[in-house]
Amino acid sequence: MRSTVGVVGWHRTLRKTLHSLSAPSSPAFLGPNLPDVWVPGDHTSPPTHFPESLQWANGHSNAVILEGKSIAKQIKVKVADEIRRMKSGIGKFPRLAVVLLPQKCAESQLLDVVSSFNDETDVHGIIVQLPLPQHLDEEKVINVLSPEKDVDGFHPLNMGNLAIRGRKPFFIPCARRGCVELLLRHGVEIKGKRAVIIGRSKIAGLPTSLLLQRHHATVSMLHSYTKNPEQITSEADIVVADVGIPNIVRGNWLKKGAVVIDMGTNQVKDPRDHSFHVSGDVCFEEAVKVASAITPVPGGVGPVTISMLLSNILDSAKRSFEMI
Ligand SMILES: NC(=O)C1=CN([C@@H]2O[C@H](COP(=O)(O)OP(=O)(O)OC[C@H]3O[C@@H](n4cnc5c(N)ncnc54)[C@H](OP(=O)(O)O)[C@@H]3O)[C@@H](O)[C@H]2O)C=CC1
Ligand SMILES: Nc1nc(=O)c2c([nH]1)NC[C@@H]1CN(c3ccc(C(=O)N[C@@H](CCC(=O)O)C(=O)O)cc3)C=[N+]21
Repeated sequence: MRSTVGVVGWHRTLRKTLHSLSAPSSPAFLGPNLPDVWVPGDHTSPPTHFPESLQWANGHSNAVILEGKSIAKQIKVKVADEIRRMKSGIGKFPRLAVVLLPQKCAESQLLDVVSSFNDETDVHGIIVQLPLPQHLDEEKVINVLSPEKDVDGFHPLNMGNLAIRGRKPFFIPCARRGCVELLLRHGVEIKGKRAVIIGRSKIAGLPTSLLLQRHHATVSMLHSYTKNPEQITSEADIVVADVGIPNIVRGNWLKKGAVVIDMGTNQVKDPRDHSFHVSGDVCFEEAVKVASAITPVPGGVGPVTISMLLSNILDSAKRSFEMI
């Protein structure tokens, strides 16, 4: 069950990323996306209004495609550079523990493994692959994680500090940082904008809403009891889909010119050959005709999420080595 890098699903991408962390040098590294703790004017991830990565959709649309791969690459280059400097400066480097679980794993065994990683001083980040097998209590496992190694940002202390203005969590959930990073780097203003998040789960919609509020958006959250969701989304400047239902967000749910962030990573089976492909929560073909900017799936938030995980691990190591 103990593993530094796993081999299933998104971990395959993560593993590839971890192995590719040797890159040319670059300027200082990104800080966390929390304006309340930034020094004014010190936006370490400034909006780059027309980055090289910017692409325009073809056909009947002027929407900007908020592409994530090249942003992820830029972030990884910075992480790699910092790690190299850390290695040559103090001879140390960040270490991540990834816990993957057999279906029949006993809860006590899992809690013991997490606790032992908490105690290992040369492990700086721990992630436990979610969702857990059904017989395991997610809350218990997250509670036992050291908040200082919780690079997912799911521990209640980190989530609570994200919710409270003026406080600073040790970590912000990676996909949520990824969402904001994409917006900022593509020059999308968040402050004062009306944002609607669809989904309110504790690992997805909730932290997205908290982070967008920290960026001074006016946030509404929709969930399975929301009546007429399309009425609410059609007033939003920014729509974030965090549901887990392919194509739930249709073109007619959106205001003309809205910015659409698709956080969905749904595995969809192709009935023809039974292969799987990843699909978002947004009906891209419809939404791209209405939106001013939209993330694709794959290639949008996903890759940035992984680079944000690397950033969180690096931050944790720096804290442990008293470099920040
Ligand atoms: N990119 C990344 O790194 C990550 C991506 N994800 C993706 O985010 C998505 C959501 O995952 P997760 O939060 O774990 O899923 P959950 O099933 O835990 O939560 C789904 C949320 O969507 C809401 N919902 C369900 N049906 C509707 C509906 N018809 N209308 C409006 N809201 C609805 C639910 O409401 P209610 O609260 O009432 O039940 C709930 O809040 C998935 O696609 C997942 O793959 C998740 C984590 C990381
Ligand atoms: N403790 C824990 N933390 C997580 O952050 C976590 C987790 N468990 N369990 C699973 C979900 C899902 N998730 C993804 C991250 C990146 C991509 C990603 O990079 N996707 C690529 C596509 C990859 C493909 O094609 O399969 C993309 O969107 O371009 C996908 C999914 C993190 N999760």
